[in-house]
Amino acid sequence: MSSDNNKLSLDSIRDSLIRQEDTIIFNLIERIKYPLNSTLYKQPSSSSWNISGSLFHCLFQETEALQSKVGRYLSPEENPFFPDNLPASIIPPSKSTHILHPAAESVNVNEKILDVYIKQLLPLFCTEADEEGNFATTASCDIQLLQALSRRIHYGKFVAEVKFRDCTDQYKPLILAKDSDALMKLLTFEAVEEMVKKRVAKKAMTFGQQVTLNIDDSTKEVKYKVDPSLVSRLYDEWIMPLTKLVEVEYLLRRLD
Ligand SMILES: O=C(O)C(=O)C[C@]1(C(=O)O)C=C[C@@H](O)C=C1
Repeated sequence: MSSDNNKLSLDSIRDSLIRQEDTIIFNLIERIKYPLNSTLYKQPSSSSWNISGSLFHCLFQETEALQSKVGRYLSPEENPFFPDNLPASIIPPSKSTHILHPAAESVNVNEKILDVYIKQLLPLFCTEADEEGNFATTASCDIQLLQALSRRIHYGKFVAEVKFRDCTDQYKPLILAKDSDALMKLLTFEAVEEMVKKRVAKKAMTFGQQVTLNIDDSTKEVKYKVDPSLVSRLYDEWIMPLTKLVEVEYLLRRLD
């Protein structure tokens, strides 16, 4: 994100959302190389694992703590999943100008993202099995994917800021009236959403192809690494609705 406020436009923000689709789809392909590995996300039954929550929870929290020390959460684009007791950054904050309203910091839907991810998305995309030898690798794929999803969804704050600046007269009365439904309607562009769904399915086909040097490839049935229709559904049912939720939550605080 450019720190130059003058360059902020809906087109430039949408360009960033388009680029982030690549990251999400590649990370998804990486994660689903492994089976569900559901043991990772459960409270350990064996007391020989000296941890309080699930193995995944423990690894994710430790990763965030380490990343916080090197300044990850100084960026307005990054939102922690475990914000309580995060260690301070050893790197001072940069002097870049602030694009978002200060209330942006209080908008964080990561708890919802994590819940949906573990309960709905993983079972939808992964085969049901446990591969104990791959628990740590699986968890690091999860963390990469969750952080990419979170960044994309919380980008809704920037989208909302631009929309507010472009159409302040339309947004202001709805914010003052705390009318979430009307805000949701005003910020929704159905034609854009349709394009997003089609584009991500096409990207899933392109990025998820088996690339070989065989000349007779064209006669073979194409098998994708991730089902393109599921990627489209991921955007339709989870990513875009959560982005819009962030937009509404941000706008409701925009005049505080
Ligand atoms: O592009 C926008 O205007 C957005 O608000 C982003 C987004 C999305 O999540 O992709 C969300 C809501 C709109 O209906 C269209 C697209």
